[in-house]
Amino acid sequence: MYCVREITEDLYWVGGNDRRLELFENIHPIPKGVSYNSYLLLDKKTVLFDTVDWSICRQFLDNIKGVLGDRPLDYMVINHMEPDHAACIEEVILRYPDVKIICTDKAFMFMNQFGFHVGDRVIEVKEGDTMSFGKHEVVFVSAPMVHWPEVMVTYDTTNGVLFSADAFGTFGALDGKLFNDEMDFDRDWLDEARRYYTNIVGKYGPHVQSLLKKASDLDIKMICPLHGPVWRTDLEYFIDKYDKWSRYEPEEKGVMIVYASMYGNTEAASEDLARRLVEKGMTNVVMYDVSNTHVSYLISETFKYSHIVLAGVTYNLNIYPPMLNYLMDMKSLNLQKRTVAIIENGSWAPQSGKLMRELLDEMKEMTILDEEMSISSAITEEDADSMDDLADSIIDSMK
Ligand SMILES: Cc1cc2nc3c(=O)[nH]c(=O)nc-3n(C[C@H](O)[C@H](O)[C@H](O)COP(=O)(O)O)c2cc1C
Repeated sequence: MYCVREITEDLYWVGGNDRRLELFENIHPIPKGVSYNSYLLLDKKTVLFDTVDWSICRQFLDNIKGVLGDRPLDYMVINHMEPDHAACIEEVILRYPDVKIICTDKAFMFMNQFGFHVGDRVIEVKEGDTMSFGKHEVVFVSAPMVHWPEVMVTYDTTNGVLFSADAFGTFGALDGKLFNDEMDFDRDWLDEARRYYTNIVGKYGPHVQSLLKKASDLDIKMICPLHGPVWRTDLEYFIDKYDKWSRYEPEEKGVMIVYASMYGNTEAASEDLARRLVEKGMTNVVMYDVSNTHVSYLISETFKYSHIVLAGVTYNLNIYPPMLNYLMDMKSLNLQKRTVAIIENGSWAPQSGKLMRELLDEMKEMTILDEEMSISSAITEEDADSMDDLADSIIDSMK
């Protein structure tokens, strides 16, 4: 049984949802599932835009058949070769052996590397190439490293639809709703969209910026990404989020406190700081225990807030391992432009403050506040002034 949605005249969503997968890329938890989007255009020629993950291949093939009926499939545009989108290429070829594949030279190279047997049906395209399918004419726009190097996006000049590959994607299954105006995106989807962007594409901010620049020359009326909702209203809202995230600009003035604590003393110090911040008027404070929050959530929140407090114990003369993992992830995702305050803890040779500072120094445009707390095992009444000074210096740095 097929299950599709009509997007606009001649264009259908033929993707599907996976609510069984626990870890996206075998790393990131996806408690709300994920959608794999594929689109089918019925013009004089029939054109499929990308395929889907292997897990939903059967539904996908039913969907294609349901929309095509007895028509052949003439073209398959492969914007992105990552297996969660490209896995079903060979299955499509098996059913529609005359199909031609349109993709970049690098995508073709990846097809060979992944062992796909695509024969001589590939038409290589590059930046600015166009192709007409009848009524619809498309232009191909390269988008290298908007996740992978082979990526392109395809813009339909006839109806203003942008097939944006992983750009503008989000985690989350679609629950029957496909369009952004069928849901409360800000309430129900934004956090997962941010978590998707920051963890999956976050490292490549400059590349996203260059795609946004190219996109600003196009009259985009609809965005069809490979995951999550299709955008047909309020496009500026989401483009603005992407612009902020890819420039590493925080979305909100606020303080995110991330603490690493075994016995609760560093946690107590963090609670004390949070209380002082709120009492001094900074109420936009969130706290996370680094040991029980998956790092993908920490990264997402770090992209959101302007100020970060790292409060961590010393562990075998090093940074506590989950805190180290978070900091390494932050660094590898190219996070920058944040103000950071440090609280260290140790019972005999506290080191975590110095080591966290060294790691932060390796990141770009990070402001580390001079005011730093060093706790010997637990805070006492004597630490009240220092804690207050730390809260003051965080608030001062927000002005
Ligand atoms: C395995 C282990 C290794 C530790 N290594 C150090 C260390 O190298 N230097 C130090 O000063 N304290 C070290 N500590 C002590 C803790 O950092 C210290 O007791 C801290 O106050 C605990 O804070 P918490 O109550 O927030 O867990 C270690 C503790 C454990 C369990």
